Amino acid sequence: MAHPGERIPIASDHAGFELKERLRTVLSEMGYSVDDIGTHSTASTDYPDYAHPLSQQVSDGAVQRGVLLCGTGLGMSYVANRYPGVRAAVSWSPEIAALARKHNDANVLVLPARFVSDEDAIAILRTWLETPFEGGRHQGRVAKIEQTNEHGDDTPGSGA
Ligand SMILES: O=C[C@H](O)[C@H](O)[C@H](O)COP(=O)(O)O
Repeated sequence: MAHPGERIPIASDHAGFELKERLRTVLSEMGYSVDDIGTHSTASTDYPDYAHPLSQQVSDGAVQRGVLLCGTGLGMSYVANRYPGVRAAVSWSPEIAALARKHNDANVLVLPARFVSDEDAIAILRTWLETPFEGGRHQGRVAKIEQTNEHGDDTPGSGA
């Protein structure tokens, strides 16, 4: 699963900034070409400003996958999962990250920076990068995520 030279965008808000800096180095050392979308300091900022551009790249197919960080991981995941084709998984352990790949084919890793140690975050990142999607029974389930509802509308609940 590791693709040396693959471009991987990474982005955080202020809460994830310091961990992002650490993971940027880890990714570079692993041979990835890291695209740092920001933020670039611990000054307070708004997570959607960073989640939107990264998620757009994954949704467009410009990149295969990306990494987001904020305090809980929740705000970043809310934004990312609004984009077609984006499956963003908040992961707080290597086991969750492995299942997010094996069962859900997660293409965005979201880290809750205020709730994981640097060492755990590195282990989570490595697991997510290196674990393949299992396919099989999970293939159809993942495909159903993007399915339209009975109203022919792709926004679940709308039109009801
Ligand atoms: O989901 C949102 C994130 O956890 C943010 O990182 C968090 O809300 C930032 O909080 P604060 O502005 O209090 O640093």
